[in-house]
Amino acid sequence: MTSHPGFQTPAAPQQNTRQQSAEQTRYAQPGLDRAAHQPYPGAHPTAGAHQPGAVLAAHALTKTYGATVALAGVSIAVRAGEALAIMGASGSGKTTLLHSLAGIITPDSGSIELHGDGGRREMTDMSEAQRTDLRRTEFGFVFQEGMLLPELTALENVALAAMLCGIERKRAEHAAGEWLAAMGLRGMESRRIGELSGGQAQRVAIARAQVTGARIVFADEPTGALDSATSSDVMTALLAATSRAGRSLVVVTHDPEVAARCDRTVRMRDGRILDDSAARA
Ligand SMILES: Nc1ncnc2c1ncn2[C@@H]1O[C@H](COP(=O)(O)OP(=O)(O)OP(=O)(O)O)[C@@H](O)[C@H]1O
Repeated sequence: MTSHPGFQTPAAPQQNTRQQSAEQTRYAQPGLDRAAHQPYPGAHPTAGAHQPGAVLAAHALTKTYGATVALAGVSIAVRAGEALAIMGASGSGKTTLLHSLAGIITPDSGSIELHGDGGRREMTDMSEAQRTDLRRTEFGFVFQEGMLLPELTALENVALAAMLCGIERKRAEHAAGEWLAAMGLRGMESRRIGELSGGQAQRVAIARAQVTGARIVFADEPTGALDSATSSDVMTALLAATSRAGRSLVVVTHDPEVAARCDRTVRMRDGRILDDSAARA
């Protein structure tokens, strides 16, 4: 059911071929091209634009705030279907990099190429309106606090994202209901966000990030406020909705267990990429 190019509902569960736990199977998003999920084959730590298979390729990004250098020349390619963790000490530039890749902020210099059906598009050349449109239709976001609207129900929060993409209310609500069910939240559709646990609210946020058919999901400390069992559950849901379904996930985290669940980890220090696990693969 697609009148909007990016609009999707989750497919029905099917047998999962990977070694996955019962929780992972519970959140599986089958019907989508799991074959598209490939481990990153290897890249230089400063690998930038023109990477084959890259959905997003940043080259030589810099960003300063007054005397603070947040990004000191970062190049990185995000491949289709990979789960990429960004780690590093507080202040090392993780969120600045995530926000740059997601078009939330514009770097001072450098390029960010978005690859897709529309060919190659340079994000740093886009107008604010174009980047807003991109964030709404092609990207999804999951943040630590969920950033959900407390006065709306779970269903309304997810449906709203689809409606902002131009989907008519009934279809948006139908898709929202399916995504909430896929996230294990059937029966909780009409609860307001305050009536959900932290882990349940994060799963609403994941459903919201996916209802528009986002091909790249950006998550900033999505498990930061959760205990370790709930954190693991939310990561399972997040991976099932993204990289395990052929979409890309870029996640900023301090939690080594979250990073260990991803395909690849880059470590930052002082606005630079210090280490890229793909380079050691
Ligand atoms: N809007 C801003 N104004 C001024 N300085 C900023 C701004 N945003 C980030 N910085 C500074 O840029 C540097 C990198 O910040 P960033 O938030 O990217 O780090 P981080 O690695 O995500 O940190 P944390 O793990 O604490 O969230 C820090 O020194 C920070 O204080």
